[in-house]
Amino acid sequence: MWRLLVRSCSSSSSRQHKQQQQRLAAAVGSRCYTIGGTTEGGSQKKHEELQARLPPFVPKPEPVTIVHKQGMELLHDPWYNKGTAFPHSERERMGVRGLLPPRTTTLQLQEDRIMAAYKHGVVLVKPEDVATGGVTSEMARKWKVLQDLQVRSSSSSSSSTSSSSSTSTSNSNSNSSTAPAAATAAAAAAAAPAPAANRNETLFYKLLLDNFAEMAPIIYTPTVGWVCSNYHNLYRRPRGMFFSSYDKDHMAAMVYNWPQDDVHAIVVTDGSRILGLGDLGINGMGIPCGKLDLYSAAAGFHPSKVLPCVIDVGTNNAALRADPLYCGLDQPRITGPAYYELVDEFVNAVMARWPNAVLQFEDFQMAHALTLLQRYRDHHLVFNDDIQGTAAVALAGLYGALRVLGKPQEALAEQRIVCVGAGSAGMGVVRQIAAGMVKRGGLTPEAAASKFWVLDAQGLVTQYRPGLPGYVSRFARPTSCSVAEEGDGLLDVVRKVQPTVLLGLAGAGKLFTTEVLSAMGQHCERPIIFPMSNPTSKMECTSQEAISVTGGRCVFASGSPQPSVELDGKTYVAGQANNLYIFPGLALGAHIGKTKVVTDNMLMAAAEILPQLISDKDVAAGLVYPSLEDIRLLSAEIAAAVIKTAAADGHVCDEAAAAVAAGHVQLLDWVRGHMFTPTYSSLAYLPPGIKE
Ligand SMILES: NC(=O)c1ccc[n+]([C@@H]2O[C@H](COP(=O)([O-])OP(=O)(O)OC[C@H]3O[C@@H](n4cnc5c(N)ncnc54)[C@H](O)[C@@H]3O)[C@@H](O)[C@H]2O)c1
Ligand SMILES: O=C(O)C[C@H](O)C(=O)O
Ligand SMILES: [Mg+2]
Repeated sequence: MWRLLVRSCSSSSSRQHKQQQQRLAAAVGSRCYTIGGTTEGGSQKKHEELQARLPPFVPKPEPVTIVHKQGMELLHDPWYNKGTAFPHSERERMGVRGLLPPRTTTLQLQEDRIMAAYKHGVVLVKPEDVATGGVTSEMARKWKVLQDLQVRSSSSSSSSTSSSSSTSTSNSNSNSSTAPAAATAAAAAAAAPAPAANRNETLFYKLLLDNFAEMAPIIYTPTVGWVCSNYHNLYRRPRGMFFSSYDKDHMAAMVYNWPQDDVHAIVVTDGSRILGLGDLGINGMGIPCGKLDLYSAAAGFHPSKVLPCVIDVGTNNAALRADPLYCGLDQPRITGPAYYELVDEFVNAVMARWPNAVLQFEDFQMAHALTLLQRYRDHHLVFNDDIQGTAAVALAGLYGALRVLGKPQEALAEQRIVCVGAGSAGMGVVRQIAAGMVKRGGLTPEAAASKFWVLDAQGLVTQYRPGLPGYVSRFARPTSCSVAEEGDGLLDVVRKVQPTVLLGLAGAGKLFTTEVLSAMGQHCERPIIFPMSNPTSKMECTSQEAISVTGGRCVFASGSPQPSVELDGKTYVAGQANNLYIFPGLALGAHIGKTKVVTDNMLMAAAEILPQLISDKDVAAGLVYPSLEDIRLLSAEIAAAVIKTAAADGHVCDEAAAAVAAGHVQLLDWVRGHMFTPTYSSLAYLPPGIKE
């Protein structure tokens, strides 16, 4: 029941005023009371009658809690924190705008989320998760154990080691062993965040660094795909910054709600193409988080100086939007100029506050990915990992495969390459390999383009295809080509073209069928087969399928990790053709070299150095990439190669130029000197008011 109090400011008895009063009274019905003057013919008596009709005043002060903290400090106070239930006006007042997902929920919905976990176990991996992500209950359990350790740095401290002094590890799952039971136990643990005392980032990164090959699949691909699909159920506390169309015209100010003045790396997604899982909206936040965990573990970016971001422009995923636990905006995706205005505002806001940060674009759908890259790459330290990081890792993998086959890099120009997938990743890869053919194999750009057959969802792409974008048309087969025709399916193309290399970047699952693999093995003694789509369930084939169908003759690497294969008493290893090899070192080189832009030459340098780092033993075993156990060394070498190339092009700061001039060993030392190492240092207490 509400009341509208209309203050009448004159005692005019004019007809106009009377009509106005009548209209108003009719509009609000019996809830209208007139005070503050006398109505027409009004009297003290009428006023008293009116007063008598009013219910008695009951003192009922609205409860207000006085808080002496704002921003991240408030969110980390378990007593005052309301999480996503902070209404928007209060987010503004309390300095937490952008530190929470945009959709405001209620205490009841928060309770429902916890009750669902309490009763059914949200961490339990459902059969459909295994189908869509290739993630098992055991992987989810391990993810939970590591999650319990990690706390997103919100401190503005610039200390070089973690501020935590706790050495205790998570105990929530330590005695869980079998998969389903363990997942249920993990679900129960997920009902509440681990106590702060159990959180220890130094320990988290030490574990990750010491066990990188074992744990990368848990904090990154493929488990991160499952985390994104279930982000709305798993959500407990925010990590990173959330920008949305609701924040238009506020971004430049709200970046100051992030308490770290010195950010070195930002990874941003708009959630529109998360791995091969499609549009996951704000749930895509898991990807920037996973990528930045790798920035810290693999390249030594300090964990308090990295910032995961999501730009929520809505989602076209109707099921997610309808889910009451979904934390993003309930609207279809914004497109067109309004979309670019929002992303421009984001880029300007973060680059104004943190001008030295590398900005990595991740998992944007093709419709926007290339346009955004071209829009910013000459102005800021920006790269698109899916287009450029993937391109570099694919070329590196082919050079690695040539090493396995005992051939020089020049032999790249002799390959016939079929690439399935003509999106941001596929076309970036094709373009980079063609550049390698020109640089190492001495081909003209046109001759290099003639070495490729590109397929998309409509089959082989030829010049017949109307409306081809420029980045595809260069690699579309000429219409005079009689070998394979427009729209041909993969099996036909493989049979007709007899490629030596088969790349999968379609995100559409099992496209490398037994027939396709067997055709690859028939015409080619050692076919190179890279199913690069992610996560595991979207890969074009498994290691088992490729190696067994080709009788162990193929040179294999896949986007998501795959097990070794036993065949006729011999073990065949599987490499991981994933941009994780490239982006940490590339970003480190760009950041510490202060290169201002990320050039094609820098990417080529990363692609060329990686295969040189494979040990002879690993080459003999058939591996096309170096061991992930040495990831810090690999990232340092990539950073050094990137800096050297940028220096030759005149793009580095004086300090980096001096390190380059000093020689490779000194440069490597200089690079390593910038890496965070997870160790404890002595803590000193300074009482408030005492300056350092
Ligand atoms: N291994 C890595 O490092 C790495 C890096 C980036 C992307 N990827 C993976 O590559 C995949 C594609 O990513 P993207 O950014 O290029 O996506 P995208 O949406 O931009 O492009 C997908 C392309 O695949 C084509 N396609 C879809 N279904 C097909 C089918 N049945 N047959 C043939 N072509 C088909 C589409 O027409 C499109 O050209 C994803 O699974 C992603 O996870 C892997
Ligand atoms: O995230 C990955 O594992 C690689 C790549 O960026 C992808 O989008 O699949
Ligand atoms: Mg990606």
